[in-house]
Amino acid sequence: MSIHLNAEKGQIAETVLLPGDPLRAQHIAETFFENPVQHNNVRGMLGFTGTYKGQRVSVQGTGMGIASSMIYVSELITEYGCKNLIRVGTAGSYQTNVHVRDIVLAQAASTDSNINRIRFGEKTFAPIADFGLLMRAYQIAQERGFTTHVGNIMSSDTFYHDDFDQYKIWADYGILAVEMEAAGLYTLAAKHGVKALTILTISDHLVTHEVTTSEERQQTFDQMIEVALDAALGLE
Ligand SMILES: O=P(O)(O)O[C@H]1O[C@H](CO)[C@@H](O)[C@H]1O
Ligand SMILES: O=c1cc[nH]c(=O)[nH]1
Repeated sequence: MSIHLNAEKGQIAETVLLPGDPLRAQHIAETFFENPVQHNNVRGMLGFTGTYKGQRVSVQGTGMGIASSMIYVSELITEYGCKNLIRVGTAGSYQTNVHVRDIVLAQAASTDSNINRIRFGEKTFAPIADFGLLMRAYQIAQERGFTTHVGNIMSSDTFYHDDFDQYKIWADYGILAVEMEAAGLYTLAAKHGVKALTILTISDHLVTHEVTTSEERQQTFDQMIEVALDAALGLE
């Protein structure tokens, strides 16, 4: 057990999918896992372990934001020995050619968070995905004909902004979409020498203002889950 997870040692697999929403964790376990067992209920942050195509795999909700998700990612790595961490989240598009329901693979994660100022002072660390996981995920998505974009994303500390147009500066530099966790995940993966990838489905659009419902966010976007699970096959 760790402070925020009440799983026994060994109860969580080396590969863990990480949605922000704990109910998406339950949906993933019930839809994709064989014999899922709930391994966590502390704070309602549900986590499950089962098998997928015969391989052990876990899913753990992380909550919203870098601060919450880094707690779970830290404990998964240091207390449970997790080695392949794949975030599966929703994001808001910054680009007109990145549409609602498209998949985005986050090759890198820019951020407005202070997490890496705390670590590196005025120097700038570039949080990046594991190249092998990224390549596998891209190949799988291509083979299945899923519309997929690969590039730099924004991990923001805030969902609501006083000035919503501030996103345009990031869009001008090619940032594809905004979410709230990947930069923390990639930084911790680098520190601990484990593999990490963030796979996102576009749930809303900052340019066109198109949105999806909360039910759709919780229950759908299964193409992204398939990509994540198949990319992790054979890693353990
Ligand atoms: O759908 P999830 O994984 O929660 O991800 C996105 O959705 C939340 C905001 O609504 C933030 O956590 C953001 O990163
Ligand atoms: O962080 C997020 C997630 C989804 N959509 C957004 O606009 N921001």
